[in-house]
Amino acid sequence: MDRLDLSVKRQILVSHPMLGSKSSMTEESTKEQQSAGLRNLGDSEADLLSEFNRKYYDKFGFPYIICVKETTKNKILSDIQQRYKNDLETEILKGIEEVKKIAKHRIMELVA
Ligand SMILES: NC(=O)NC1NC(=O)NC1=O
Repeated sequence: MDRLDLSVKRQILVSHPMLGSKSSMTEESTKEQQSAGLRNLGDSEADLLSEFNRKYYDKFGFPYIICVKETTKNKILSDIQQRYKNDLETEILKGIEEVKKIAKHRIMELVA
């Protein structure tokens, strides 16, 4: 994955679901987001996440991606605000690192 062009890396990120979204997503994503408490946030947390999800998407053209199995709800709410300040290339590379972690956890789950 590391050897792919930046434009292909960007395409990989585009296909990911928004964090905390109520819309439909894969069974794996639903379970991962549920386990991090992202499917039932308090009102102010949900507002903050949706505000930054939207700002992040508007700035970069793909959703904010983080491996929820390696963090906590509170860290996500602060991380999205920090990462929003980054430039496009930094976020493409960061997003790909998070996709690799998500894939690693999904593979571990399959072989466990
Ligand atoms: N947008 C985003 O980070 N999505 C995800 N992260 C994760 O660990 N599972 C997902 O579906």
